[in-house]
Amino acid sequence: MRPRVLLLAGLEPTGRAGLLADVAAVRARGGDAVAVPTAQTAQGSHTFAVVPASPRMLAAQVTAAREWGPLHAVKWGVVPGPSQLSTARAALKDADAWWVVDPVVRSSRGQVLSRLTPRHYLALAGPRVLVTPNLEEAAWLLGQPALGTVEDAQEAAEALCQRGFGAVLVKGGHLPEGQGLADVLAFAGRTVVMRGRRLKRPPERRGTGCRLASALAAELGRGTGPEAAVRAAREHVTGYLRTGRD
Ligand SMILES: Cc1ncc(COP(=O)(O)O)c(N)n1
Repeated sequence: MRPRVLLLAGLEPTGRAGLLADVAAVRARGGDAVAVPTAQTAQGSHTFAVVPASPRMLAAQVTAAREWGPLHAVKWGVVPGPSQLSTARAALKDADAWWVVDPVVRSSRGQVLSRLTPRHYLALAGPRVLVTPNLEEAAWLLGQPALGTVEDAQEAAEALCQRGFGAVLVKGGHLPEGQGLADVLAFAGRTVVMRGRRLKRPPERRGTGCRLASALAAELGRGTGPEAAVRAAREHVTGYLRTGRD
């Protein structure tokens, strides 16, 4: 089965991150991508700009895509503000799909991409919603101080499940040296710690969070369970970090 995956994300024209990275990951996982830009961005070495998408166009693009067939999964990347969020949500009403929510409000260089607050993300919670915060985003969502250990990540993942997410993947890529590297998946009352080796990341290989969430959406859309979907998506990102290709 070829999953049809809606990608709601910011357009970054070089494809290092954002919508074009998402499309590459979904196609590499054997899915069909429906790419709807929530914002236009420019992210160079000295240049930075974000312009939110018109909510009317966003609604029309999601509605038009649904007229051609079902969506099996939706990946939420950058959503620049509350009006894009509520419009996309309304256009997805009654869609029978997993949602993968990447709560990305800043680029890895610290530039602000979104005005959404934890309250907006917590309002997206539901039994078929998998949220993929890194350690900093998990602390931000929960209103907690910084998380520094695998145990902190486990507690945060469980706490976010308590808030109504069907599954939570706390990405431990930024754990301090010495803590090793571990992602923590909590779902259905279980918590799974997935350890890994830290890979050197060439600076141009960005968008790992985008690719992880998009590969995950493709897998969930095909009917793979959360744990196997996360393992496949982690392998996808490892391959990307090693080779620079999806
Ligand atoms: C449009 C868009 N989406 C997501 C990211 C995060 O990616 P990164 O963490 O590599 O900066 C980004 N920089 N731009």
